[in-house]
Amino acid sequence: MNILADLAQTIDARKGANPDSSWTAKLLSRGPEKCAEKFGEEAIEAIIACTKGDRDELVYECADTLYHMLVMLAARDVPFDEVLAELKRRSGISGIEEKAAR
Ligand SMILES: N=c1c2ncn([C@@H]3O[C@H](COP(=O)(O)OP(=O)(O)OP(=O)(O)O)[C@@H](O)[C@H]3O)c2ncn1[C@@H]1O[C@H](COP(=O)(O)O)[C@@H](O)[C@H]1O
Repeated sequence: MNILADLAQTIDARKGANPDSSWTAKLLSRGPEKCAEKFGEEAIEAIIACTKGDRDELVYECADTLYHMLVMLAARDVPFDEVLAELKRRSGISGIEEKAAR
């Protein structure tokens, strides 16, 4: 999990950096909608890899998807810690139980 938290920090530090030298800064400069679009594209590529049963491609595309998810969160100034806190809140609550309680 540390690698994701470290990556989120790196991405935050790229806010306002030069888009010519940072892919993250380039994405962020294009706005949250573009960041969301890129996240969606990468997620679809992961879905395709899973459907094809291409294990190596699935790993690669999931890494791309996680990176672009963090960029999307940064684009809306949502700290990654908030996502982790939400996951923590859910831990120990069965998805089946949660759905039944709705
Ligand atoms: N994890 C990543 C990471 N994963 C993917 N990418 C980039 O995301 C881009 C994905 O682009 P696409 O596949 O969409 O290719 P494209 O050429 O844009 O394609 P089109 O959609 O434009 O046709 C590539 O340029 C990848 O290099 C990443 N860029 C950066 N990181 C991390 O972010 C850190 C900071 O990077 P910079 O902001 O570039 O300094 C790096 O040290 C890495 O740890």
